[in-house]
This record gives sequence, C-alpha cells and structure tokens, in this order.
Amino acid sequence: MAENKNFIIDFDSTFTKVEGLEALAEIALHNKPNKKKILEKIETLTEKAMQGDISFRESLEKRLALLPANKDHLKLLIVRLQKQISTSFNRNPTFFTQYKNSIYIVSSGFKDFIIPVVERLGLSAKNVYANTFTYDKEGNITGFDEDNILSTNNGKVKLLQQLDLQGDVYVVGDGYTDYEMKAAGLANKFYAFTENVAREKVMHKADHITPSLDEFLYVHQMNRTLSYPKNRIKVLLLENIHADAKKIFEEEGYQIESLSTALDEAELAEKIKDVSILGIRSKSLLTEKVLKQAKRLIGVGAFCIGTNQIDLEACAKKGVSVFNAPFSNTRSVVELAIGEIIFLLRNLPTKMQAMQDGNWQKSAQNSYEIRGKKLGIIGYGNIGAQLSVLAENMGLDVYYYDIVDKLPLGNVTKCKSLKQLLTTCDIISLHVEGKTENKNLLGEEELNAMKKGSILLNLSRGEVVDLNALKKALESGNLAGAGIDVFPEEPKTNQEKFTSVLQGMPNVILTPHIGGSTIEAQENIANFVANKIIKYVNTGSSTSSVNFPNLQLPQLQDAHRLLHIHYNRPGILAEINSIFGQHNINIDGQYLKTNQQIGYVITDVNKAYDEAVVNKLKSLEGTIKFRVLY
Ligand SMILES: NC(=O)C1=CN([C@@H]2O[C@H](COP(=O)(O)OP(=O)(O)OC[C@H]3O[C@@H](n4cnc5c(N)ncnc54)[C@H](O)[C@@H]3O)[C@@H](O)[C@H]2O)C=CC1
Ligand SMILES: O=C(O)CCC(=O)C(=O)O
Repeated sequence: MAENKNFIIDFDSTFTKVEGLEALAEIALHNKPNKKKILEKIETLTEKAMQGDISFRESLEKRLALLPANKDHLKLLIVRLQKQISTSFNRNPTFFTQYKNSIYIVSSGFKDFIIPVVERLGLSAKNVYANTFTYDKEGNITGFDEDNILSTNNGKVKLLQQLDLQGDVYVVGDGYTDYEMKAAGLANKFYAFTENVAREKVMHKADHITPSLDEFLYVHQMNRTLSYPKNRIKVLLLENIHADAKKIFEEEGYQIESLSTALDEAELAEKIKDVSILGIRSKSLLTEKVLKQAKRLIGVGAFCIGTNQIDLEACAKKGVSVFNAPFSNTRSVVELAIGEIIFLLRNLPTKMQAMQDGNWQKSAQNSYEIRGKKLGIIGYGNIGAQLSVLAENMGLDVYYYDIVDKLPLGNVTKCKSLKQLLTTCDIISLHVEGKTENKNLLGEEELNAMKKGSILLNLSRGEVVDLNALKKALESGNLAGAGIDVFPEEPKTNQEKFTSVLQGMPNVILTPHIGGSTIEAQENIANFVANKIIKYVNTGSSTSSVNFPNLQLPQLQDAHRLLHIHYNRPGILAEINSIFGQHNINIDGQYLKTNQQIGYVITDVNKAYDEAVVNKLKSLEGTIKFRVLY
C-alpha cells in the first residue's frame, strides 16, 4: 500500500456500534422516570443531524441540555464503549497498528470518551479530533468547548481544511457530515459504513458502501483478517426456506435474497449468475445447464433430505459442494405416515367427506384397528427405520425390504424380495430415494401383487409409483386406500393449480408434499444446512457434503489455508507438493480425500508465502476451483 494515504474515520456508529452520547444518556438516566422520553428526544436529534436535516450545532446544544451526566457516568460509558467497538474493527487490529499515523478519528463526539476507546486498537490521542465537555466543580457536564471547530456547523469540513493532509484521503463514516468532507473536495472518496446503521441518504451519496471494514480493506488491497469480505457473498434462497436460514446467513454478513417460490430452469439460470450460495428445497431443478451460468457458486444447500433435484456430479465437477439435512424432517414424515395409516384403515377420508356433504354414516364397515396388521416398509433408511420403531410400538407387525443390507431394529422382519413384502403385508409404505432406477418401482404388476384390501402410502418421491396403475388398483378394489404426498408433477407455487388422476377417489388422502413440512422440521433444517454451508465457506470443512469427499478440518490458526479442488487424476498431489517445495513453503498440515470425480486437497501453510504459488496452483492442469482462506 502506498504510504501517502490518509484515513478519516468517524467514531459514533462507525468505530463503535453505538452513538456515544446516546449511550451516555442511557447511563445517566438509569432508573429515572422520564428516561424513555428523553432518550427518544436525544435519538431524534442525533438522527436529524446525521441526515443533515438540522445543523450540527443546534443538535449538540439541544442534546447536551437534555443530558444530566457527570464524570462518573463517563467512566461507565468508556467501559461500555470499549466493549462495543465495531465487530469488523476488532477483527482487523493490524490495520490500526500498521497505519496508526495515517488514521485520524474525526468526530463530532467527545474526546473525553473517544480517546480511551480508540487507544484500545493502538491509535494515539494526537490523531483524535473531537469535541470536549466542560464541567462544573462537582464534575457535572455543563456543556462543550465552544471554540472547538468541531462544535460548529460544518466542523468536520473546516477541520480537514486546517489539517491540510498530503496525499490521498479516504473518509469512512455513517453520517452525512462524513460525506460533506468529500463533497467539499477534501477527500478522494467517501465510504458509507453500514455495519451498524444504514442511512439511505448517506448511502446514496457514497462512492462505495462498505458493510464492514473488511470490505474497505479488500477494496484497498490492504492486510486484513478475512480473505474475502462476507458482504460479497450473495445467497439466493428459494421455496420459502424457514426464516432462520436467512437470519443465520445475515448474521454471518452475507447478502440474502429470499423468494417463496421455486424458479424454472431459465429463471434460475439467470438468477444464479452472481450467486455464491444457493438454497433450495425439492422443487428447483439444479441442472447442468443452470450450473453453466453459475460463475461464483461455492455451495448449494438442499433444505430437505432428497437431492434428486440436483445434478450432484455436475456440481462436483464445478467444485460446488452440496449439503442437505439428512435427519431434520424424518420424524415429521414418520408421524404423518402413522396418522395416515390410522385414517386409511378406518376409512376416514370417505367418512369425513360424507359428513362434509351432510351424510351421517355411522358404521364399522371397512374400519379396522392398526394393531396386529402387517406393515411393509420399502426402503429401510432413516425414515423407514424410524417408522418401524414407532409402528412396532403401536402394535403393528413390521416387515421391510431394502436393496442394501440393513440391520433390522426390534422384532422387524426383513424380506428377501420386494414381491415377498408386497404379498405379505396389509399396509405398504414407500421410503426410498428418488433416483432414476426407482421410477415406477411400483407399477401395475407390483400393485396387482399386493394383498386384496391393502393400502399404500407414498411419502417419498412422486415418480416411484405409477399413478395410473394405482388408480386402476383402487378402482378394482385390490387396494382399499392410498395416502399420496408426492407427485410426478408438483406445482411450483401455492398459486399454481394441482391436478392428479387420483382426485375424487374414495379413501384416498392427497397431501401437497408436506411430509417434512412441520415448524419443527423446517426450523431444524434451516439451522442445520445454513451452519454446514457457513462452516464450509469459512473452513473448507466438507463433512456430510453429499457430493464432495468428506473432510473434517481443524480450526485454522495463524496460517493460510489453500483449498484445491481438482479432477481426480493420478499424480496431482505430487504436483501440488512439488510447487510447495519449489517455493520453500512451510506446510503446517495437509488433508486429502478423493471420490470418483474429484480430489480435495487442503494445505495449511505459514502466512509468509510467495504469491506466485497461488497462480501456479490455480493453473495446474485439472484444477477445478482454488480458494485461499484466512
Ligand atoms: N414427503 C416429504 O416431505 C419427504 C420425503 N422424503 C423422501 O424420503 C426419502 C427417504 O428418506 P430417508 O429415509 O431419509 O433416506 P435414506 O437414504 O436414509 O433411505 C433410503 C433407503 O431406501 C433404500 N432404497 C433405495 N432404493 C430402493 C429400492 N428400489 N428398493 C428398496 N430399498 C431401496 C436405500 O438403500 C436406503 O436404505 C428421501 O430420499 C426423500 O425423497 C424425505 C423427507 C420428506
Ligand atoms: O419440504 C420439502 O420441500 C421437501 C421435503 C422432502 O421431500 C425431502 O426432504 O426430501
């Protein structure tokens, strides 16, 4: 960085998260009955001055007149403000120590509390330009030094004129008076600092909006604690993902766009261009065509279990890691399945409709208990196995069939073939994933093989059952009922019309893909997936990614982490290490894992390395993606 740069930094709501005078009022008015009213008045006066709506001098005089504060209150204020230094300022102590002589705190606040706070980050009192209080003999604040240029209107501009700084001048602040220094031609650029407060009028005037000090340092290519400012990470959330996900990403400092609907291929291809993280549920198809447009995509969150809607291989080949929530909604699906089994065995859908139509049908005909009935589960994974435990506890005799060898829980019976399961059980419940091989897993032949009077549940994926064949089986009476939650074609939004060949059939429950749609499940999913993605972005850890080699990494400490994602080919690790060798890189730790498509090598290196290494690693043949983390 060139030495002839000067940084003018505001104090209130920029260096600290709060306005100093407001915090002082909070302390001084503690336990006073009129506290709320006075605080509101002070806040209004601060805001008016910040927005440029009243003169600074007028605002200051009126605020101080409202403030019954003394030196003891100031002591408490200093302790409070020292704890409220802006997060990104605290995160970047090197900036302050390295440029302490070029950083000027220019504030309309008061030196009495500003100096002890900025000294915390290594700045010295001589570079603090601010007002000073006047006190009476008892130490009560009586006013301010009226000769101080900063207590006058346009004080910051006048001060900067006096300072006559040589070289480039950059102003960072949240208020209109900060902008005025640039407007007066005294600064090269004004950066609106929005980490603590975002004022439209000020942002509108800014050369650059900087949501954190990281962004400012990144733009100026200066030493910083974070390799990449978080505000540059754009997240697109689709399909009404639970609000917790948005909150978690926001707290991390990302930019979020959240939509309640799914997008079709063309819409998603357009939207995804500058997106770093995409969050979807089961409706948005993430195809190779869409991925081609994704220039910045790092990670995808499937805020559900199924990932059949995502081209996982294409994602891996693009260096995009996909995470889902394999357990968070399993209980919800199981509870719905149990409920539907009871409803269907009691013939409730038909009876309920009759009541709605005004027909009283008190009869035990076609109504059965679930106790002692044989439940057959196809797919004994997380959901299937959980269903078996609950069902067994309710007195059902449970059987399952899975293509993979699975340990039976409790007294469950494993079937050797699908046919054996279908011909044995009274209730069949599908819990397989939606891969192409499972299309029409239950077609005409399988449905005809089911016991007469049995019922079918599908809460897995729509394509798994041939619905025309199911309609026939219901009409013929071979099946006595069905509960269907998932369909080969589902509406993208709640506004779209739903149609199915099963509409209007007796003893059939149709639900709009809500097996996992409970408040508990959606909240769990949002937290689980959002945190997995943040961990991946921050540390490279790919634990439980569904398409990446899984690597759990230690916390990065005082090192830089180089993440290299490449096509899995022999010899590439040796080539990577040979680059490190040529540049005398001190390796603190190295982790490697591969899957069929890609290799993922993580190397933690000493911070002092030659930048040429980065370029060499990026241009290594077979490189898919390269990131540096610190
Ligand atoms: N309706 C809804 O809202 C929800 C639906 N789901 C669906 O449920 C599916 C299952 O979820 P989990 O149990 O968590 O998945 P899982 O992966 O733990 O279990 C799936 C099981 O099915 C088995 N399987 C696959 N194909 C099979 C076949 N042809 N025959 C027999 N077994 C087969 C697998 O070996 C595995 O054991 C998800 O993939 C998803 O599509 C999941 C959550 C909510
Ligand atoms: O709730 C959703 O959007 C999808 C639920 C689901 O099918 C899944 O988790 O796989």
